[in-house]
Amino acid sequence: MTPSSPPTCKADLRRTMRSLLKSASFHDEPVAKKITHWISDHPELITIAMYAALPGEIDILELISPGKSWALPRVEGEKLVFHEVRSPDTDLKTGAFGIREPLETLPIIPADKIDAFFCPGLAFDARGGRLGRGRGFYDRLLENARPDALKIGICHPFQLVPDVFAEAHDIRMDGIIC
Ligand SMILES: Nc1nc2c(c(=O)[nH]1)N(C=O)[C@@H](CNc1ccc(C(=O)N[C@@H](CCC(=O)O)C(=O)O)cc1)CN2
Ligand SMILES: Nc1ncnc2c1ncn2[C@@H]1O[C@H](COP(=O)(O)OP(=O)(O)OP(=O)(O)O)[C@@H](O)[C@H]1O
Repeated sequence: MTPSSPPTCKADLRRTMRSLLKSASFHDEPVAKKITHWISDHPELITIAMYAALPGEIDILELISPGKSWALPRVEGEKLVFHEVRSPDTDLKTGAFGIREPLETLPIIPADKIDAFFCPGLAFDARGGRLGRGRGFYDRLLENARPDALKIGICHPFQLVPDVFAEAHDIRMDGIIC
């Protein structure tokens, strides 16, 4: 395959997106603003799962503010465990994969208490397909989400691609904000 031909499988697309994300700097503000509006349009959502951005991902921690319950994941073996975070500056420390994670002592929020999940990803498609980093953490997590919980992919516009080659085990997003 030449570097310019379109990706034909998950592994190709992961490679392409990883190198695109490394090659440039991007502006998070436009997407962060859209998320803020989305949150105010959904006052019924009280408990919201966030993530602490890896390089290239949209940084959404600044959206944490009083009035909602904000859940952040900690990698525990093959699973993600969510804890309540009020103040990212004091409640997080660098953990697995160099990602900032909540302190273990913070209250645990069970997955079925979460009303909406903001999901990071390398790429998404218009059918709600999500390409993650290939460890299956979010698929295993979202299997245990409440059926009515909203799953929202967060990405830069260029990460919305025609096809992420979703497989049967891949849990689809209900929406994508980019
Ligand atoms: N911000 C954020 N938090 C997240 C995820 C994520 O994608 N983004 N995850 C989503 O599941 C989980 C962590 N999964 C990850 C899986 C692989 C790598 C990673 O750095 N992989 C290397 C490859 C080498 C390796 O496997 O260690 C790489 O990408 O270069 C990082 C996170 C939980 N928290
Ligand atoms: N629900 C599940 N239960 C057990 N294993 C799973 C499940 N979902 C995915 N896996 C396994 O995890 C591995 C990675 O899956 P996949 O490529 O879909 O990950 P991903 O969604 O890109 O990663 P991540 O969620 O960590 O960002 C695959 O080997 C897959 O078989």
